[in-house]
Amino acid sequence: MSNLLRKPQDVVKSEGVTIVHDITGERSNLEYVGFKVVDLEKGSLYRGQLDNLECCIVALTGKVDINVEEETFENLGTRDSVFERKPTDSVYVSNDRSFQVKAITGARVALCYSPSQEQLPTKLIKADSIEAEHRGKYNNQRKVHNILPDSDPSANSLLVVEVYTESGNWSSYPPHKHDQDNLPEESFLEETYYHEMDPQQGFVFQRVYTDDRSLDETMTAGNGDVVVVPKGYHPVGVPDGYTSYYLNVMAGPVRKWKFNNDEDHEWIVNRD
Ligand SMILES: O=C(O)C[C@@H](O)[C@H](O)C(=O)CO
Repeated sequence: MSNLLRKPQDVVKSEGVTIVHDITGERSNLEYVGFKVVDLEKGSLYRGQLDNLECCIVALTGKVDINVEEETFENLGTRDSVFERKPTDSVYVSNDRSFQVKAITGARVALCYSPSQEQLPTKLIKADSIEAEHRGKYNNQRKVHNILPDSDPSANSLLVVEVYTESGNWSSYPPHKHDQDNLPEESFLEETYYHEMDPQQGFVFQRVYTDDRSLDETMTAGNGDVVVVPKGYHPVGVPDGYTSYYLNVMAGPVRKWKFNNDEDHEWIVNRD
């Protein structure tokens, strides 16, 4: 299996707490992005200590209370399934802080990490502050929730976004890349994709490739899989009959999302 495609690990950490994915440190092969998915049974507690990392906690499904040292944010989370297609609540936590996530109902949270030195305020990102953005046309349509975009200065490195792609459509398309630390032309951002499908037996195809094709892998991602994108173009194709959801985490040396499309496919965006 590709090293870029990560299947759910489902490691029980403590009573009621299951680590579905842990793509951090040596497990990630990435320098700037770390990612975890944690399942919590009702009443269970996950504790995190951030040293030189910042973290965006996304309440993917279910209801949680999140405590960050002296602050507590109660009753976060807006949906039982990501396919309710509505934004959810998140909390940004800066480096050198500790946090706790307590499950009020059964819940799944995403923990999105990046290295960070300069401490910033903790920030509650409420669902109702996120406007759905519609992108693309024809079979290239998708709906985007910008959770932590580069226009929001709340984080040092992290960018977080969730994307819905309906049946038979393509997203992260035409293929684009952001793997050169060469602003203003392009930024270097590593990226992870956490995928879900509706219905769950669905799948998507994701290709990760560079111009010189020294990296060129096409993967079949299933419900709950993560695809790691260290560099290169990374389009996603969704088969007929299935809806795709993914959560992207991006980070790099400069917190700017400046991408370039694959020139061969640039015409896709220029259609009338
Ligand atoms: O617009 C999309 O299709 C989503 C992508 O931009 C996705 O968030 C990504 O690839 C970011 O680099």
